[in-house]
Amino acid sequence: MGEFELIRQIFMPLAGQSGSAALLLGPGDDCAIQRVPPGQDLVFSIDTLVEGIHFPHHYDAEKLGWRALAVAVSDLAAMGADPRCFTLALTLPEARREWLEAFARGLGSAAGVFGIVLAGGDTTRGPLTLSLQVHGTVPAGTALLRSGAQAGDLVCVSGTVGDAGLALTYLDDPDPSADAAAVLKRYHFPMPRLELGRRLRGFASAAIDVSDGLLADLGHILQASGVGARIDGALVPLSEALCRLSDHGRLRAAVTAGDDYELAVTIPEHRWRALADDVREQLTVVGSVTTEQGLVIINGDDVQGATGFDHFGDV
Ligand SMILES: Nc1ncnc2c1ncn2[C@@H]1O[C@H](COP(=O)(O)OP(=O)(O)O)[C@@H](O)[C@H]1O
Ligand SMILES: Cc1ncc(C[n+]2csc(CCOP(=O)(O)OP(=O)(O)O)c2C)c(N)n1
Ligand SMILES: [Mg+2]
Repeated sequence: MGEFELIRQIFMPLAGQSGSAALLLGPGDDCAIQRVPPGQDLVFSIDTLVEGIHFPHHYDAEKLGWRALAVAVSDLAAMGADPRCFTLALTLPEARREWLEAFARGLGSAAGVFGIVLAGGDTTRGPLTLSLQVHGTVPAGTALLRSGAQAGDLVCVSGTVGDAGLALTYLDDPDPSADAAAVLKRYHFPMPRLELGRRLRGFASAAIDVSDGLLADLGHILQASGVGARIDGALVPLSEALCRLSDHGRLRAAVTAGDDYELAVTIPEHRWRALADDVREQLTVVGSVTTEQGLVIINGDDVQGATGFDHFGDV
C-alpha cells in the first residue's frame, strides 16, 4: 500500500466530514479549516508517543489507537474543554494493512467515544512514533488553568491513581489474575475525564491531568499558582485491585508512576459545597492549598523526596 492509498483507505473513513459542526474543511487539502463558534475559545495541545517509551515494543495496534488519542484528549479534559477535532502525525517502519486496520479501529472507537473527529495528519516512514494535536473549545474565558490555586482551596483527585503504573509489571503476563486485568485495563484504555472537566468549569480554581504522577502534576499546579499544599497520604484514592496486588511502598509507587489520566484539581471550599453531588462523588479531597510553597505530605513518610516521570530526569 502506497502512502496515498494508505491515507485514502485507512484514514479518510475516520475523517470528519467537511461541513460538520467542527470542520469547514477536513483532510485532503493543504490544511484543514476548523470552525470556532462565536463566544468560544479554541484550546489546543500536542502530545507525542514513542515506541518503547510511552508504549511497549510490539504493542497491540488497536490498543495503541485508543491509548494515543485518549492521552492526548486528556489535556482537553484538564482544561474543561469540549473536544472538536485532531490531527495525527504517524511515523511507521512499514505499512502493514492488518496493523493499520487494527490501529484505525482503536483510534476510531476512541474518537467516537470522546466526540472528536480526524481533521488531517501526516504519514511518514521511520521508527514508530505518533504525535496527536487535539483541538477543543470552551465558552470564552472559562478554561481551567494550572495557575489559579489559592491558599485554603481543597486539593482533589478524580478516580484512583497508581493502577496504570502498576500495570507495567503485568504487560507480559500471559494469564493475568482478575486484579492484574483490572489494572491492565487502566493502562490500555485510559478514559480522559472529559465530562468531569466540563462540570468543573466555574468551580475549580486550577486543574491538570495526571500523566507524570500525582506528586509531579500537583507540583505543576502549585508552581504555576505560586502556592504550596499539604496532602494526607492516607486519603490518596487507591483501587481495591492495587491494594490487593501491592503492599510495601505502594503509596510512593501510586503517586509517582504516572499514566493515570485522572484530574488533579483545586476548588475553593464554598464552591466545593455548591458542586452537584454526582460531581463531588467523582472526586476525593486529599488536602488543601497553603501559602507556604512546597508540597507537604503527612501520613506518607515513604513518599518524601519522591518525584514523577521525567523524560530527561537523569541529565
Ligand atoms: N517543545 C516545546 N515547545 C514549546 N512548549 C513546550 C514544548 N514542550 C512542552 N511545552 C509546553 O510545556 C508545558 C508542559 O508540557 P507537558 O508536561 O508535556 O504538559 P502535558 O502534561 O499537559 O502534556 C505545556 O504547556 C507545553 O505546551
Ligand atoms: C512501556 C512503558 N513504559 C513506561 C511508561 C511510563 N511512562 C512513559 S512516558 C510517561 C509520562 C507521560 O508521558 P509524557 O510524554 O510526559 O506525557 P505528557 O505529560 O506530556 O502528557 C510515563 C508515566 C509507559 N507508559 N509505557
Ligand atoms: Mg505533553
